[in-house]
Amino acid sequence: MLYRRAGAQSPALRDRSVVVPPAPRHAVIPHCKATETGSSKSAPAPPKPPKPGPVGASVPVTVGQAPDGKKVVSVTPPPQYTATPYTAGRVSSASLDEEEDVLPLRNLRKHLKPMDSPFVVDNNRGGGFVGDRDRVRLHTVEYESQESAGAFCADGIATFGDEDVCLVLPEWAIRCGPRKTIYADPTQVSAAVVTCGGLCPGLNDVIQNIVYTLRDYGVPEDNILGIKYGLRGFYERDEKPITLTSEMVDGVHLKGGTMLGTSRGGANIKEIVRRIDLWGLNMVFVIGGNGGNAAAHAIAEECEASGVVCSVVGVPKSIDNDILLVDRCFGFETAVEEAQRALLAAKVEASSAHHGIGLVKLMGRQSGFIAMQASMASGVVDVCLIPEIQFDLQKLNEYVAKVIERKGHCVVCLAEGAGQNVVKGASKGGTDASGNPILADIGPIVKDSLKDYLKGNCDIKYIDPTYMIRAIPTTTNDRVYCKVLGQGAVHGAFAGYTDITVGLVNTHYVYMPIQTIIQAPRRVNPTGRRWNRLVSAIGQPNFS
Ligand SMILES: Nc1ncnc2c1ncn2[C@@H]1O[C@H](COP(=O)(O)OP(=O)(O)O)[C@@H](O)[C@H]1O
Ligand SMILES: O=P(O)(O)OC[C@H]1O[C@](O)(COP(=O)(O)O)[C@@H](O)[C@@H]1O
Repeated sequence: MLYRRAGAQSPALRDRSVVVPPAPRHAVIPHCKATETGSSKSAPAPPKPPKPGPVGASVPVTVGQAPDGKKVVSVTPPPQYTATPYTAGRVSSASLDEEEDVLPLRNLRKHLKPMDSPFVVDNNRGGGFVGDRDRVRLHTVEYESQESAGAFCADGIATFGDEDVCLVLPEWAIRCGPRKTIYADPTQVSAAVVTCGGLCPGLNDVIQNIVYTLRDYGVPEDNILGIKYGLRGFYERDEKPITLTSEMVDGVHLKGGTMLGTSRGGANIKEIVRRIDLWGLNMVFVIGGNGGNAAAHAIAEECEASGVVCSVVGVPKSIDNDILLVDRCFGFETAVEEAQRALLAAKVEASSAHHGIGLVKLMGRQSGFIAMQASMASGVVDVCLIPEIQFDLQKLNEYVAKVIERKGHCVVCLAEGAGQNVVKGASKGGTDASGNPILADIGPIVKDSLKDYLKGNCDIKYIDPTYMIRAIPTTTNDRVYCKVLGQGAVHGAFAGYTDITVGLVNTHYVYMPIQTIIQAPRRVNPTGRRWNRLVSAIGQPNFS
């Protein structure tokens, strides 16, 4: 099902067109500010401590001393609920056959035999299981009115061609994780793992954790295949699949790139499904971006059409962070960390030169998340240019000149897809093997334009760290994230799902139908809070 609707009206507002704030479910307690003891007549009365709740009473605590020597106390409101162990989480009251507002997942269960998970005996090592009907809320914010930031398109904006559309999502997504009932006998499972598209930190981590989790379920070591150099590795004669053993994947997370190799293009879906059938694969894991997930969806469709029972699971990979709904893609955080290092270097170069300009190009073909986030994180950027917002070269030049006049130097961060309006003619056009547009190189164009405008009276250091950023291993948070994604992908396959992808949404791990996330690339919202925060922080004017 394509949860998608053209037009700018927020689905949240459509569904709740007159937004009446719901009655609060819990009493709202005013926040108690630190107050001075010993009131003077003119001083406002200290806020009354709230009525004691069921547990304990409010206790004034001395937190410091005012300049006049008076004690400053803080009154902590008492907890309004009783903490009892083991009662967290609301249990659904919906009956099993009730129609639910959930992102629907395809499954192969009617073709498969259910059995107990091998972890039932020890209750998944004490960690418990995820219920099939455990859900994660997709709409986490209730807006006061249409004017509230973000209310206009609450579920997220996607761009189709030149048109911005609001996504329409149901209330819930199915929770990711291990099930008590599984739909594949681990001893009979044959699985394949493939990586496709551009590199991204974390590919090896995900491969490793898919292998470890399959082994953990009891899948024989010889039954896990690694497909070489992307999807074409399924059927190209010169690159046979390899057997992925635990030993082979040991330590691979410490290296960048992908131990399997990757490629663009060459996704002959019929040939791939022929191999899946021939090799008796019943689980295929595709680690890829919008393209790779589109391929995974096409493989699932073709499996169904040709009667091949195989669970196809995507793991969304995008260094550009351009996957719809997913809080962040694996590798993105690592990329931002590395990208801001380049920006810091640009600052050092620029500020050490007379009329220095540090110009850094970062990846981001159609989504400027890396440039935006790295600019924000670095705290040294004066201008950030992203694909989502067109700019006028003349206005940019004038502004950079002003910054140099004011502070002696300027740092500009440029996403590779920015300014495609100004490079017209410089672009050869066309697409790469996967159908992605080939862009003109905006970096040298901006560099030359600044040089011309400033009549050479500047010292420009142009830094292009793009491939260096992509090639590094994950930093710790991404490493952990990749583990959960790898495990989640395998749990999803054992649960009998197919045509799904796994990701972090609103801070919880969920399964989503692949079709939902591949409708369009996720892009920075130029009127959204994140972009607004950056331009406010760096004082960037509009260059369009
Ligand atoms: N719509 C599609 N249907 C089937 N396969 C696709 C589709 N789009 C891309 N692919 C294939 O998916 C693989 C990865 O796509 P690509 O765009 O290169 O990278 P990414 O997965 O990072 O977006 C390529 O082999 C490509 O041919
Ligand atoms: O030179 P390559 O390997 O085609 O990759 C360049 C592209 O790959 C990316 O890093 C990631 O793109 P994908 O998500 O399509 O793999 C883009 O930012 C960049 O435009």
